[in-house]
Amino acid sequence: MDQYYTAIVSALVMCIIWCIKTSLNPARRTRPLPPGPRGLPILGYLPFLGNNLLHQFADLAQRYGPIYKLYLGNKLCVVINSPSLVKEVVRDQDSIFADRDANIAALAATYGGKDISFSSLNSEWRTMRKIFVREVLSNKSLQGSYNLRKEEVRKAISRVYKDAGKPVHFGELSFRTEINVIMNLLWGGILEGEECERVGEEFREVVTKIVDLLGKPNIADFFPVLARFDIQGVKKEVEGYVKSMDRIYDDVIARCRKMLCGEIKREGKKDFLQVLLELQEKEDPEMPISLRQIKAIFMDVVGGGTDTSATTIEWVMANLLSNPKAMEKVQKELSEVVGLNNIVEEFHTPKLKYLEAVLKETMRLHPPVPLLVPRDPSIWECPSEFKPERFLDGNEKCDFSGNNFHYLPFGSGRRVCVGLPLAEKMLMYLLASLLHSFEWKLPDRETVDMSATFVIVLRKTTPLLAIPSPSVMKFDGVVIEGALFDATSDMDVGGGGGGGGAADEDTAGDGDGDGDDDGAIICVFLIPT
Ligand code: HEM
Repeated sequence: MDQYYTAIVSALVMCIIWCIKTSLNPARRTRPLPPGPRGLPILGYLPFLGNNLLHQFADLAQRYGPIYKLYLGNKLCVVINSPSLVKEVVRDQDSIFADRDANIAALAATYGGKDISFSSLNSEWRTMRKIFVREVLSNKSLQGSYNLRKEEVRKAISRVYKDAGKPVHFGELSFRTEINVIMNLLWGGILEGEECERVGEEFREVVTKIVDLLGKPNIADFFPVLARFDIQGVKKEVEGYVKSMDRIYDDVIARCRKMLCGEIKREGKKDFLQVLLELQEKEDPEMPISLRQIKAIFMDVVGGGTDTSATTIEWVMANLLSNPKAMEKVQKELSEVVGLNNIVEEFHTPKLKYLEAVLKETMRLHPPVPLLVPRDPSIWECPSEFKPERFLDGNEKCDFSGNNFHYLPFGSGRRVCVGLPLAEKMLMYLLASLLHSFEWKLPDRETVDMSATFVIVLRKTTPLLAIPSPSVMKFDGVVIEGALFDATSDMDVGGGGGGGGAADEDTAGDGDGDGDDDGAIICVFLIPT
């Protein structure tokens, strides 16, 4: 915190002349703006921002209405908080608002915004999004990669089984599973066994730190004139982490190039890196792609696809462990849909309507990327209560696609989360498997702490630990507790095997297109002045 205040004081001294000049700018004075809190000269509302931004913005919405402004240093920030305004921004005027104003940490983490997430709305962004959807996230690609997800989920179950009775750290377990799936999608079996585990662990440490830094208030973002001084050292720190990820990418890319040269024969479907390197070598003017872009996309997928999903799984389990009735209903549904004699397969998950409602309700109360604070009593009945039923009985259509402007866990419009189809599959599959294979309880005398810390992801402040005991299963009338958890076994008692079952909608698009009772839908746009 000291560092933060030192930075504010430095900002004061260094910006004074420049800010006076800016505030005398007639364009700024005459621009029609919505109401909002006044804040201090030069610093604006910055000194009043607390740790719980979401609740603070929600309180301001109650005072200033559906659209208000605040100055954060030199940045004008406009907050909107009604479904009709959200629609106007993410749908009707999408082409204007879909651009990004990436902060310094984000630019440092993505080779200068060369990725998909923090790229400006330009042809490079469109190309990368198109390639990613086509090669990784189309229905066909997702069905083709089912075996890979199955293998990683079974490894996770097997790991938990081996340590049954000991507390499981949900965040760690889910991150490990997600990162293994993602590494396999990106570069196939280039990293295997212990090496793959070691790299996965390195990614977990580094991604967590980068995500923290992306959400850290950095004075240089609010006073761009200070950017070159990097007073809080945020840029330097991010660059250090990027370097360690870069080493891994360079190594994997070199090995993949070797394979492409034909020194090592590869069979089967091409992985994503292979496709990208081939495109790069072809120098296709329709799909130009540079090495920096390839690494930047990896950053998006490794960063954007792991922490978000792991956090979501942790919140789902936290909600279920605090709501025994909901847990009972989930278990009952799993035994009806999957059966006690079977293993969960991905084709079961579309039939798990109650579990899906639990996931949706968790993402409403604890949106991993909080674009909204969904505690508006005019939209949600008893907004702070955990009630999965609100997503059943005719409300199933309130889906993740961003078409309901009061429910946007994956965003909306042309920048809607590109990883949504994969995220949805993995979340449902891993959750169903963990809940079907084990009964979970909290360690003795512990309760679930539901407090949240907002970085760029809404994390659980205290990691969730829970103790598994294997569910007893029968196969052909014989109790086979444990046998099903051996990931190395080929046993597939679930029927259906690796096909992936139900066809899903292609929701990805391709580039076109804690319990307080307060809040509203919040979208924040930072407008440089
Ligand atoms: C629980 C899991 C996830 C959540 C809650 C989530 C949420 C989000 C949100 C809210 C956005 C911003 C949308 C907007 O600006 O309107 C986003 C963008 C993005 N997500 Fe996800 N995401 C998840 C998983 C994933 C996965 C698994 C991947 C990759 C495999 C991924 C890759 C991306 C990318 C690349 C973008 C940038 C899209 C663009 O700007 O065009 N996400 N995500």
